[in-house]
Amino acid sequence: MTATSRNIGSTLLDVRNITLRFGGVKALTDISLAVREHEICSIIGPNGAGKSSMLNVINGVYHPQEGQITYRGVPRRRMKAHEAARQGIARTFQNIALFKGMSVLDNLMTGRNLMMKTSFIQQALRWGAAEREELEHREKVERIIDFLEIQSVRKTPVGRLPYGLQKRVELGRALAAEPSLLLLDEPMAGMNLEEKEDMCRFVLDVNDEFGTTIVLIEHDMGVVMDISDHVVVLDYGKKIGDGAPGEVRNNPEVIAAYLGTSH
Ligand SMILES: Nc1ncnc2c1ncn2[C@@H]1O[C@H](COP(=O)(O)OP(=O)(O)OP(=O)(O)O)[C@@H](O)[C@H]1O
Repeated sequence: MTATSRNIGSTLLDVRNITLRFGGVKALTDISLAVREHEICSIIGPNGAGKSSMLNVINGVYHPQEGQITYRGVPRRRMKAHEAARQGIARTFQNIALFKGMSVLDNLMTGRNLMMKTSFIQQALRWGAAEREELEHREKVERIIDFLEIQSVRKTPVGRLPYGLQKRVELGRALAAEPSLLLLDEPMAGMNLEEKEDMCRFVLDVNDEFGTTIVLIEHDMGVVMDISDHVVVLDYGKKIGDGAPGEVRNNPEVIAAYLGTSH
């Protein structure tokens, strides 16, 4: 399916001239990029290129010293990570960040926390409104369990699942927040071929069925070239490539960075 046939829309996220420093280290230097509604955008680059820092800027964990982020046409002021979640930005992490002793179902329910309207006390006592609300959240979560084909492990503590399934549950928890922009930090890292293929399929299905815009960091070039509409390449905190997968693959500066001949 081509990008055009999938109705890629107008700019959802505009990153403009972002510079991020940690003391003397410049993690990002003057980075601009635009992510359009409904696209799958991959951020690639060698280790230490600034990929995770970029995701952390997008979801409000890091605050750049220079530049501007505009989301849904609204320029952002200094924002906290939980505000990003309220705006519809969810993410997964490079190292799985789930509650290992809790069941799959309970982990997915934590993804709905931001949407809970009743108070903690009401929920603890299961008063009318809280009970109704819990049922609604349960239904949404059950739909995600079906979608990700994890029915058979819904009651299993996450820590007992194989790695690939844990990554899938983490995707599920992010989806439970019904994000419009989903940030995935190396969703296929450490997976075997079969697990990678499954994860690719789920990423494509999420994008297709829920219309979710996806920005992901990935090292596997085969995966990146297969599933992305748009690829951004970082190297030493600078952007050295930006375009369709075919264009980026043939960019001499990108080839040099990957072969280690540019520095
Ligand atoms: N919290 C931090 N404090 C200090 N330096 C940091 C911090 N986060 C990132 N950096 C530095 O910023 C640069 C970019 O790091 P970042 O983790 O964003 O790269 P990356 O492309 O995600 O790397 P990898 O592929 O290895 O995960 C590195 O030099 C890193 O040491």
